[in-house]
Amino acid sequence: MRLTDSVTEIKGIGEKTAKLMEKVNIRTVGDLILSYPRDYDRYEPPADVGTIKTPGIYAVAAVIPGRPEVKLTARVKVITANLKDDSGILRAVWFNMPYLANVLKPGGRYIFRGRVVRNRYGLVMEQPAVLGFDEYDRLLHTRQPVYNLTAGLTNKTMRKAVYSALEALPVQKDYLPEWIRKKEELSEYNYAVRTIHFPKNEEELLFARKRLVFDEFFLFILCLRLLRGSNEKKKNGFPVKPGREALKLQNELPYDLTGAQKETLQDILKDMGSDSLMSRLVQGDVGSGKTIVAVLALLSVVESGYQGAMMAPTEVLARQHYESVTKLFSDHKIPCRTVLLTGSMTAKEKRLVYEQIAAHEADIIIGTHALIQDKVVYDSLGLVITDEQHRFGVRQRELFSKKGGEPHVLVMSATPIPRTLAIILYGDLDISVMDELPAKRLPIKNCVVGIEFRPNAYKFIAKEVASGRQAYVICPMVEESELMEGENVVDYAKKLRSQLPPSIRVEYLHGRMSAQQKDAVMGEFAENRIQVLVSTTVIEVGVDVPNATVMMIENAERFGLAQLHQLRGRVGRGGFQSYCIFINASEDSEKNKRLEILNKSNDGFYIALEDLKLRGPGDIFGLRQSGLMEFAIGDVFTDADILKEASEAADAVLKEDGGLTSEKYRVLRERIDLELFRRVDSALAL
Ligand SMILES: Nc1ncnc2c1ncn2[C@@H]1O[C@H](COP(=O)(O)OP(=O)(O)OP(=O)(O)O)[C@@H](O)[C@H]1O
Repeated sequence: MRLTDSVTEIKGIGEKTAKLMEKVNIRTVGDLILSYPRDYDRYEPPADVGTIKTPGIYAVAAVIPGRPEVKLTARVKVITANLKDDSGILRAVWFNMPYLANVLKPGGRYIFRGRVVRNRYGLVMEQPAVLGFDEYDRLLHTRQPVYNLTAGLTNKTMRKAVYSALEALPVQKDYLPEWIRKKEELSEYNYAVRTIHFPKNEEELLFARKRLVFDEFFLFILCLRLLRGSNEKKKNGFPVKPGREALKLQNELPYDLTGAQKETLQDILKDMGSDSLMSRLVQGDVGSGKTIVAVLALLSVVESGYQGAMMAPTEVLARQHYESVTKLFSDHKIPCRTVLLTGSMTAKEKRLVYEQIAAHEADIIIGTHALIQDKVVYDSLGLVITDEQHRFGVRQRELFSKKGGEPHVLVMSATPIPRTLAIILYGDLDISVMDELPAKRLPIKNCVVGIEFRPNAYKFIAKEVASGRQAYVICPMVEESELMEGENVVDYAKKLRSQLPPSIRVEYLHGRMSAQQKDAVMGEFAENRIQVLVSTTVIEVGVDVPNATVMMIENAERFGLAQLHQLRGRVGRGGFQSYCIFINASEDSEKNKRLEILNKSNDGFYIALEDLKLRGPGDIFGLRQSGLMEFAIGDVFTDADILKEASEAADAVLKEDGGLTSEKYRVLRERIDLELFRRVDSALAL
């Protein structure tokens, strides 16, 4: 078996399972092996039902007294049953597992193991695994991997598949130079991969993990340095002068740019006017006003006779940018032709835009990844603005070069990370930091409360809406089932409608809606035709509706602090006093402590540092900082030390052999090429 083989080569994996795996981005045996567990389950002896008083993961040995109840809702099949032992009864619920109705025999005794949550029925065990007594005995006290799943793909299937694949794969050559392994005290590669999936104990797990985290950072940094090498001193084919219209617009804005905005704009214009191409990162906290800086830069590019493109991570954002930019230009009578290009547009609409772009009848092109598809041919693209998730835009520049010349690249990031780490992670870019919020902003008022506060929160939302404002309510995605994500938000919106005055329009937004549906809802919310928006975290990045003043986050304890900070950043963007209500549904005081950090501060850099202190390097499976660079296993915050070591090691290797061309580094070079291919490929696949 080879890493590049399809997963169907693995014993027991058929087409159907392969399709499901594809949904979690697993196509080859290599993908599967590199899908590290996101957590580990420890199997404890079953608890007495009567002793379960708080949410958490439990196993119980219980009887099903009667026939399980099967209910069909519009989208899911729900099975409920009572789990009974001598000490009490616990309700269990399964979604979309119809065959269980036949497995669970009335009067049968099993072990049920799963997450107990508190909902409107009280404590309920959700989606428990049903196990035989012998089976459970074998698992007792072991650590079992928990994988990322999708509806229909069970953890058991994943575990078995990984196990079979590891058995069948030949030993791989370790690409990490021996001296680095010795110096950093890292384990051997094959051992590390096997152990990360099936650790015997905590100590082994940590040892294996360190090696894999190191690898991930080391390879990433080497890629960056090698790219940087090829980007350096590239001749500027698009010299840009500060534009008159751009200056006029800046002067006519209803506000003054902050000092940080001005400095950043100067950095950008200086770069684009210099002899070499720009590769710059703008790092600015939520709401620091990155968009207007981007627009002013684009305008100068257009005035110098070129085109500019702005690539947003989602369709909703692309449309939002497009609408605000066109409005801005028409309000200020700026003759700049702006077009929108997204994947969900019809073929006919797209074709028209392609023609406009090719004929240079479009000056600024705003869109999603559709902007770099083969069919798009630019006349003279001078600047590409992209966000940090697509930072390999620097690499994608090469794709543009085939289309008529390499553009300047500006990467926008709202992730606050300490400068020392930024220099390592963004080593291929020059950095401008926007660490200043517009002056007239009122700081957001925060509170962390329990679920009993909900009625008050709803009253508060009603009051704010009565005075003309709007609100967001965020529900977390429900793990393990994509289907339920929508369901949850839909149910919540229904419930909220019944609790708020009928004059308030409540709508919802979730990831499974089509781009058109999402756009329609966002558009109506932006125009205040919807007052309360119930949403999953699809709303997280960049949405800008300054009239919204309340952000209420349900199950705030389930989110990472950086993500909560981003969510909170959706309010407090206009001149009105804004509020953020964090609902903590857990009874865990540690979680309260984390949320208190947000309660105390609105400063992203401070929050990131405090979060790091509180979690400490031991807390490896804590909540990950979402959206940050998408490392599979490493966490740039908690693994900051490993990151620094990896950076030093990468420097040392490159000092010895700048192009990694010697025989000694052949295996490493092959691995790097694969990595470069993978990253660019996945950035393009979005
Ligand atoms: N100097 C300024 N003074 C007052 N308001 C400003 C200033 N600069 C930008 N704004 C306004 O602040 C709001 C937030 O700006 P913007 O959307 O650019 O934030 P951002 O930095 O992109 O944040 P996020 O990362 O959260 O999307 C916008 O409504 C914008 O019009």
